[in-house]
Amino acid sequence: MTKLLILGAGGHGKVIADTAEQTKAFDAIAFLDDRFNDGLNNILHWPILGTISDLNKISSNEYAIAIGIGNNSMRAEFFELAISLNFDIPNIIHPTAYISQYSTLGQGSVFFAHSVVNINAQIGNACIINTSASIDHDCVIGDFCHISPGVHLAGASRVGDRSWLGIGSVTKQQVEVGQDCVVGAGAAVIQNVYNNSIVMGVPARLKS
Ligand SMILES: CC(=O)SCCNC(=O)CCNC(=O)[C@H](O)C(C)(C)COP(=O)(O)OP(=O)(O)OC[C@H]1O[C@@H](n2cnc3c(N)ncnc32)[C@H](O)[C@@H]1OP(=O)(O)O
Repeated sequence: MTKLLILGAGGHGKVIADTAEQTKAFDAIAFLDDRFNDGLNNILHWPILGTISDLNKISSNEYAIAIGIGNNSMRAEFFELAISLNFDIPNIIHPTAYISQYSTLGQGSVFFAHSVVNINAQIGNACIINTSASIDHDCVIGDFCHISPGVHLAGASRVGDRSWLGIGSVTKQQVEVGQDCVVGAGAAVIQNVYNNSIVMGVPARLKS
């Protein structure tokens, strides 16, 4: 057993803490958050030990790291920083999530309550697979993606690095969403989406 230190105590960080506690895999859970300088010392019973810039004072022998930051590019930066400081960044999987033993996971991703990853799916590093999202067979999700609550990806869909699929959006099978894309809440993606695009609506179209 080890301790878990979560970078960021906002909404996403709090869900990570709750999820990590449910796994019973950690002796203790704590945060770093910049509001420490404003006198914020705890969230519920979890202490805030310092600001995020205090990470280099923390021992990688004592703590594993989770990146509690929803913004995909910022999460990528902190992931690389934590790797460079030799921290372990485990996947954190809620006990109600179903992760096929025939799927492939990177490191540092979180899988919240009732999420599903089916056979032969691949999930990259530091992804958020949010509440009740489903990633079906043969999907490929890049690094630093956010698959929001209630998203459903049909079989063999692909999502590029740092893309954000908004709450309740869906993809048709074999569709590819490129890198650095945003798919709006409730969208139905039925054809490929180029890199750096924002799409929304049913069917999903480029935001003008
Ligand atoms: C646990 C959690 O909370 S995870 C977080 C979950 N949150 C989400 O999934 C949010 C996803 N984000 C969205 O859907 C956003 O609305 C975006 C990214 C698609 C667009 O955001 P913005 O660029 O700020 O667009 P803005 O709000 O200015 O709206 C622009 C136009 O698009 C429309 N629009 C915005 N979002 C959508 C959407 N999801 N579907 C259809 N139309 C939309 C607006 O009605 C507006 O139309 P108008 O010009 O005719 O008035």
